[in-house]
Amino acid sequence: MKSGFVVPTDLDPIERHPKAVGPGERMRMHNHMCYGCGEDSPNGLHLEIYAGEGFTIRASMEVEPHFEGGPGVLHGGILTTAFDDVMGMAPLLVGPSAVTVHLEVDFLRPIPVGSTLELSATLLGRQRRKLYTEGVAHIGDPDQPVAVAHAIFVSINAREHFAEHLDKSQISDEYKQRLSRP
Ligand SMILES: CCCCCCCC(=O)SCCNC(=O)CCNC(=O)[C@H](O)C(C)(C)COP(=O)(O)OP(=O)(O)OC[C@H]1O[C@@H](n2cnc3c(N)ncnc32)[C@H](O)[C@@H]1OP(=O)(O)O
Repeated sequence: MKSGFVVPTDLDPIERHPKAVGPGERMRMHNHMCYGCGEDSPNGLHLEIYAGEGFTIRASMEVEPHFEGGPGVLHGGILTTAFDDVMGMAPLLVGPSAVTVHLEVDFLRPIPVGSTLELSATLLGRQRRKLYTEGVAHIGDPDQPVAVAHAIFVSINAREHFAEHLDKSQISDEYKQRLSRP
């Protein structure tokens, strides 16, 4: 597998946050209108995302007919979106919210419509505010990945980061309340 992504060799060690979701438990939904994991997003992927052991995250996704890109196969952008969301949950195992600054995907094999895609993410370590993650997807045989992804997330202060955009949220009132709590 060829990947141009370079994971720094001097990443700082990470520790699971004492309040992080336990292994096997569903990750808390960060936004119920999120296109990736929000259960109320009208056209979203509705990913159910679970914490794994250590610094891992996992999710399954049914490859629905309307996710088609090439004939009979999953659209690459949909797969990338799924990776973004599943990998984006990994930083929550060690601390506060983080947003994607870099995401790249190696597409190894076509993913047929009708298959069940198993996605996993591992938080590799941090360097200051940057959190490095790796994602893997397979459709049955974990030893035969269909795609591999690498991403960098940067931790943010959610209140400040989203402040000027809250009015555009589909649930702006809820968010304004949530982010105004001390
Ligand atoms: C729980 C949530 C799950 C959600 C899953 C979905 C996740 C998403 O899709 S989030 C949406 C997409 N992402 C965004 O909108 C983020 C847009 N970017 C930004 O707002 C800003 O770049 C922001 C706030 C993240 C960082 O800006 P700022 O605070 O000024 O920090 P800045 O100094 O530029 O960067 C911090 C570090 O990241 C590095 N960095 C920034 N961008 C990149 C990049 N594209 N590639 C590599 N490194 C980068 C910087 O070099 C710096 O590293 P170092 O510590 O070595 O100096």
